[in-house]
Parts: sequence; C-alpha cells; structure tokens
Amino acid sequence: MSKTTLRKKYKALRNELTPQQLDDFSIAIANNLLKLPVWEKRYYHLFLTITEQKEIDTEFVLNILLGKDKDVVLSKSDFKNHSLTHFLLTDNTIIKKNAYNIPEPVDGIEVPSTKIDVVFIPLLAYDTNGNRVGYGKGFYDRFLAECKPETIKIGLSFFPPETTLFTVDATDIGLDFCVTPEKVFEF
Ligand SMILES: Nc1nc2c(c(=O)[nH]1)N(C=O)[C@@H](CNc1ccc(C(=O)N[C@@H](CCC(=O)O)C(=O)O)cc1)CN2
Ligand SMILES: Nc1ncnc2c1ncn2[C@@H]1O[C@H](COP(=O)(O)OP(=O)(O)OP(=O)(O)O)[C@@H](O)[C@H]1O
Repeated sequence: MSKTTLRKKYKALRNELTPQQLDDFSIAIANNLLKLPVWEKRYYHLFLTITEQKEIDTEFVLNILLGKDKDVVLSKSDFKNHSLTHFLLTDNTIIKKNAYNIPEPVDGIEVPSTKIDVVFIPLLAYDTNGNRVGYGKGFYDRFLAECKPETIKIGLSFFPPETTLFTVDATDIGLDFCVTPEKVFEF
C-alpha cells in the first residue's frame, strides 16, 4: 500500500470511532504505557491532541507524566519549514490552537531536541518493524533526526500494525515501541 493509501485508510478508521471509544482507547493506551521500561528519565516530549482529527487524547498521558514529576516538553509547529520548536510545560504556559487545530505553547523556556529522553509520537499507520507514516510533512522525521541516538521513540496508535512492511526512505526514523489499547509492541 502506498503512504497516501495508508493515510486515507487510517484517517477513515479513526473517523469511525465514537467519542466513547476515543476516550476508552486513550485511557487504555495511557495505562499500557505504564508497562514500558521508560520511567526513569527526565524530559518527556508529548504531542497535544488534534481533536478535529480524532487523534488519541493525550491528556491521560500528560496526567501520568505530571504525577511522576517529569519535565514535559511541548512543541510549536512551523508549517513554513516543517520544523518544531520545543518548550518546557510550566504553570505559566499558555496553550493556543494553531491554524491546523494543534494546541501549542505560545512561547516559554526553549528545550533543545538533544535534551529530550523520550518522545511520544502521533501516527497514522505503522508496520510490524516499527516504521511509521504520519501526515506526510516530515515534522517528526526532522525532529527525531536532531535527538540523541538513545532517545526512546514511542508511537501511540488505536490500531494494530500493518503486517506488510512499508518501504523505508533514508530519512525515516523507526519506533522503539508502539502502544495500542490492546498491546505493547517492541521493535
Ligand atoms: N497532535 C499532533 N501534533 C503534531 C503532529 C501530529 O500528527 N499530531 N505532527 C506530526 O507530524 C506535526 C504537525 N503535522 C501536521 C500535518 C498536517 C496536519 C493536517 O491537518 N493536515 C490535514 C490537511 C490540512 C490542510 O492541508 O489544510 C489533513 O491531513 O487532513 C496536521 C498536523 C507536529 N505536531
Ligand atoms: N531529516 C530530514 N531532513 C529533511 N527533510 C526530511 C527529513 N525527514 C523527512 N524529510 C522530508 O519530509 C517529507 C515527508 O516525509 P514523510 O513522508 O516520511 O512524512 P511522515 O513521516 O508521514 O510525516 P510526519 O513526520 O510529519 O509525521 C519528505 O519529503 C521527506 O523527504
């Protein structure tokens, strides 16, 4: 399947989910995350939900991170050059939705990619080797390329992986784990 077809398939699958399923599955994903061996780190990068795209509600993951006193890092997207700038989440952080309905910090204390220990990654599709397909603008491929080699990359998905492997581009960076409501996959 081409990346375009995969994107269409998973957007359609997400669109079928009811508000109750979105909530239940998002909670199950957060609970399954607790099983991963990744909780001894300091800087955790999280994406904030595009509700309009029926993405995973990451509020439950955020509550786990705050409960564990982790430093949470959020990004602001630049759609001109498809880059992300990262800011520490603090009590003073103001979150506003951008033109793509992505909630993002207005400004704050900048955190370089090289400091981030764990990244939770939004996906449309992924395969059983941990290759991922996103919205196709390369934001995460660029971001992950700037991180340390040991940074732990965790995809979050409502759905199981595709068993037919994707063709991998030179710039694609794979996942270490993917967590679904049902299961934890390690690659
Ligand atoms: N919550 C969240 N934040 C994220 C991502 C994400 O996937 N989810 N990204 C992951 O890389 C980056 C943003 N990438 C995005 C790229 C396209 C669209 C989007 O809405 N595309 C529409 C078409 C919009 C248009 O062109 O008018 C679409 O696909 O329907 C959204 C986010 C960074 N932040
Ligand atoms: N490290 C990089 N430096 C420069 N360009 C890159 C880099 N990584 C990816 N790109 C470019 O970004 C574009 C989109 O990449 P790709 O189709 O893999 O996106 P995606 O993984 O689906 O989306 P996203 O990363 O936003 O979730 C491609 O044209 C790719 O060449």
